[in-house]
Amino acid sequence: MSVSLVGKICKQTVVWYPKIKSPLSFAQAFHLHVRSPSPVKSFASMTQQIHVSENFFFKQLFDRVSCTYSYLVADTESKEAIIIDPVIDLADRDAKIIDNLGLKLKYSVNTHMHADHITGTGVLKKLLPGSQSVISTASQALADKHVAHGDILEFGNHKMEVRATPGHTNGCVTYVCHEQGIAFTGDTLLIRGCGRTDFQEGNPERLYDSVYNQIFSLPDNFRLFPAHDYNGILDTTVWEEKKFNPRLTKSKEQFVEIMNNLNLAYPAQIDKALPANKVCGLYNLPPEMEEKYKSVLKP
Ligand SMILES: N[C@@H](CCC(=O)N[C@@H](CSS)C(=O)NCC(=O)O)C(=O)O
Repeated sequence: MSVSLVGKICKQTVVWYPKIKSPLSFAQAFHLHVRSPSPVKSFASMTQQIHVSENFFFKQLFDRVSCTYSYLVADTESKEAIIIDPVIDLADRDAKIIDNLGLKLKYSVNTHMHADHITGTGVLKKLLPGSQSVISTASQALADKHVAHGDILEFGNHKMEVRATPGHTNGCVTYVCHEQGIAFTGDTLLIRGCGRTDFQEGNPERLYDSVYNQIFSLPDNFRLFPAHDYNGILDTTVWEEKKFNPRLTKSKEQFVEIMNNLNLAYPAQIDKALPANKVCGLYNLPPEMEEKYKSVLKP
């Protein structure tokens, strides 16, 4: 953006600032140009790391088959832990890690009712007795604990806020740890993408509003961790997605048009995943999962 000198008013140098189509004092223009978000300023805010608290533990886990990320967060003082979006096939891996680290699993939570894999939350509560499975009330799925917009999940001294972010499904939520500057966006916001809206209760307008109102409203340097990435990228930031997301940098109308024409193949496991996930991955399991976890799933 260029500013041009237009003259002097009351001995003050006045410049024309095109962004607000009005003459401004040099000081005002300098403030707007240098202090307000410009590419350089935004880049700086993006890289300003929010330091995680010393007693906050974080681990990102990956399932190579469904390209799902699960996240383990814990309070290292009290040892209370939460796992986000575990996958049933890897529930034994996750239970072992939690056990090795000496953590006590409090909640295994879902960001939504997944369509591409079976949740590990049901099996984990059996493998690690004392823990509870969690999903949103709006998902209409069974779990030990149901959460809604504004609820807080506590683990030791740490807190995770529940934000309703419907659009990919009705029950999608994003979990935000404000103190650590991180959010777990599930399938609502993916890295340079977003969750599809062509099945379950998919609705592109709702998804657009959810992203803008609940995720893009977080500080630019908040790190975002999605439930999937198909390109080997681990995380992103609010700033990056506001700037570079090829779908969400468009108007709502253009976004709806894009989403209605993605023409993606249905997830290969959808017919197995949905019935099992409605009951928290505890029942209606495919035979191979019944077999794998028969010792813990026996009534
Ligand atoms: N090929 C995968 C499914 C890929 C897919 O559809 N991913 C979903 C999230 S899991 S329901 C999605 O929303 N993708 C958005 C996109 O733009 O890719 C499989 O067969 O499981």
